[in-house]
Amino acid sequence: MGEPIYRRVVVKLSGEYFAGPQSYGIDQPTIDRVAGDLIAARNFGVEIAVVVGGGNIFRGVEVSSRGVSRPTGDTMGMLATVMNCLALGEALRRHGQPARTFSALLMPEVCDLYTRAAALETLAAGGIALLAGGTGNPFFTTDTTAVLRAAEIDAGAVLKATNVDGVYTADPKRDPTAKRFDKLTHSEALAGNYKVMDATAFALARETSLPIIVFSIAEAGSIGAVLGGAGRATVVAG
Ligand SMILES: Nc1ncnc2c1ncn2[C@@H]1O[C@H](COP(=O)(O)OP(=O)(O)O)[C@@H](O)[C@H]1O
Ligand SMILES: O=c1ccn([C@@H]2O[C@H](COP(=O)(O)OP(=O)(O)O)[C@@H](O)[C@H]2O)c(=O)[nH]1
Repeated sequence: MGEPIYRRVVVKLSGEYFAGPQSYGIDQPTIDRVAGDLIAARNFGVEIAVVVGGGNIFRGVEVSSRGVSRPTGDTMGMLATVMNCLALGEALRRHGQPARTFSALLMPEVCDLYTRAAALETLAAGGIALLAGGTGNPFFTTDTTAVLRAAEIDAGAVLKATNVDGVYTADPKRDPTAKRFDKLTHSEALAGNYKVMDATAFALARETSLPIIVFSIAEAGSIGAVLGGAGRATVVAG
């Protein structure tokens, strides 16, 4: 591999993917494999901050449909992202990679509070910064968190590592005729209402001129491949 195309990125990992072959919870072999991919990307010379979703444990909207208020359901979702980050942090350290978990919600016995300065310090020291607890506010998503944090820490791009290999004209899991984009602009992504990411995330990325690269995490080594400028992905930029 040559030079990485970005020097600092935020990787958004699908919470749902953390469940592995199960439909719920944390699958250790899956986390170990993702940790290996992140370490390879770090060793490629890229500063890595990670935002993990929580969909493998709780999604606020789903819980609220069962009678819990949306803000409480969203808080449960944010706590789920903390659990995922703790599991990923352990896996990274077990593989010899320094990593520190920061939360947007104050929980001093569990992990540090997120501040831009502390996250940047971890990156400068060669560590991977795990950004847990979403934005700390209900009604947002971890996709929006990833864009927000990327803008805050001057990252070159958001790498959305998910369970599809790019942005399609329609949900490829429902519509087998959907066509995949190699690239599109933020405005086109918003106009198309493509549900691979929420509109708030696309709008903030447009506002802050941040490229979003959407690719499948199921391919081992896909994070490094994208950082090398190769790999199957859709680039949302411009
Ligand atoms: N136009 C589209 N292009 C690609 N994926 C789409 C599209 N519309 C809906 N999806 C769905 O979006 C999902 C990825 O978004 P999301 O559920 O937020 O995943 P994550 O767990 O990575 O946050 C995919 O599983 C895919 O089926
Ligand atoms: O800033 C945030 C980020 C996340 N969440 C909650 O946390 C859940 C898990 O995040 P997300 O759905 O983005 O995870 P993923 O789809 O990546 O698994 C969401 O459903 C929300 O309920 C929230 O309330 N505010």
